[in-house]
Amino acid sequence: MPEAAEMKSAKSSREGFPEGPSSAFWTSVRYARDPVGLYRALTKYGDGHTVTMPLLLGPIVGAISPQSAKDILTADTASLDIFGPEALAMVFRPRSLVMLSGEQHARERKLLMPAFNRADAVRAYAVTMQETALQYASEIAVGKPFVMQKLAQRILLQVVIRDVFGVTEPDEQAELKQRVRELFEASSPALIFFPGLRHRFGGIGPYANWQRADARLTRLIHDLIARRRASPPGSKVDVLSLLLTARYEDGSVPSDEVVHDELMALFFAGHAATATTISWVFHWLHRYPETLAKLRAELATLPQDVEPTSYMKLPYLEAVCNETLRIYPPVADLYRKLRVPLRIGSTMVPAGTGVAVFTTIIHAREDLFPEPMRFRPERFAERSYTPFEFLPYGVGARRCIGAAFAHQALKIVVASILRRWELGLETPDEPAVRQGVGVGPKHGVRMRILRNATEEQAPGATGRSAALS
Ligand code: HEM
Repeated sequence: MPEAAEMKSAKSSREGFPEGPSSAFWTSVRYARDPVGLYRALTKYGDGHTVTMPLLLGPIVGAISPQSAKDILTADTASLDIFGPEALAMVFRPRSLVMLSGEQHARERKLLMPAFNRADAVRAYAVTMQETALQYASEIAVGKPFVMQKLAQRILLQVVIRDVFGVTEPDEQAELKQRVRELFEASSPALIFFPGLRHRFGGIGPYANWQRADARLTRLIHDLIARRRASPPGSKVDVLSLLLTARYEDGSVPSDEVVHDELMALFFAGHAATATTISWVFHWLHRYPETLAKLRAELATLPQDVEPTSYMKLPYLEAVCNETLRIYPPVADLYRKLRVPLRIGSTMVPAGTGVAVFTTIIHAREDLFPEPMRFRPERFAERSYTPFEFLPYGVGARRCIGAAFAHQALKIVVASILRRWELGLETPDEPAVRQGVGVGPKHGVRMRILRNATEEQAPGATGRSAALS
């Protein structure tokens, strides 16, 4: 195996790197347009540990086996940097844990963790999730087509505004949603992936628009933080309130800037991935009626007025959510940059190289998941998987901090809707396509409510499905 220095000089020619497609240009185009097709193509390079994905940014050595995933995800955190900070900077702020590494990153995680683990907080979040799912789904007229992904996005946005920001007053919620929407609309993929385009052009270009939207949302969040700090500490359990009372290990208090940056990270890291997964769950369940029937039978074992946290204990619901996260993990791959050389599988990868864990490829390995494109939740009952074989939320120091929150939302939203309504699928074929930085269903999963399964009209069934179509 060549020494690190030799490998470094070979970097641009890819000499010494594992096999992979030859054209950086076409691989980059395919990555942007058809990531799932690209992952399938990469699998042909081997039953080995790693494969090289040539990109315009330089080659990425990617893990396609659980062992190499382990090599990357359990490497000393001091040896790994975040990948592509210039691109991430459009979405995540500099003091948020997403942008930090090493000691600083660990310090921020410790500060945030209790807001997701406290039992009273978890129960409060569960109630919001159920109430919001039922309220928003009941606004859809029976018989009218709607897009499940849009419904799930509305539900998750409201859940995050209540559970993460702790905003309960409707006017304030509406303003926050408006500001967030403006920022989303101003964040074009071109600006994210090509930092060179970020010019103000006298205040009229897309970047200037983005800066204005960003400044408006930042002001609103700082205002929220100031008012929350000024109000007496009460019994409120939401991520912001818990963060304001949290302390670092040395007893110091997180600044307003840190709180702002963390809130933005939690907001942008999570709700789209969760909403996408919910829409896939509905797609798969309605493609495979026997799976749906089995899940309905399991849900029927619980009384109608059950506490929403009870859904967390249902094994088939757990298997359905896991199988959904397996086939198209919404965070399709995980990236790092090496500060020092690292052995990944049988490859010694030099410092400065980008490395990746291709979750989608690992989740489609025949040896782990026979007939990988078949939706079969039963596989999770038949055997157990190590954290490096099934890793939709990542593993190790950077594992998704919102994983429990997201998994709870998946189960509660799916179970609450299924117990109240019977639905039908409008578009049986739903190719997985690039959506932002993740992968999602091309048509957003078009469905129709067939009837109210409890036979009583849900409150406020007024037919506002146009907003979701
Ligand atoms: C189904 C839904 C979700 C999936 C599949 C998912 C997946 C992931 C994955 C794979 C990572 C690890 C990234 C890496 O190793 O580079 C991650 C990180 C993260 N996720 Fe999630 N996520 C979901 C929902 C959420 C939610 C709801 C939140 C917040 C409320 C959230 C907040 C975060 C944050 C802040 C990080 C960065 C952690 C760090 O760098 O230490 N995620 N997520």
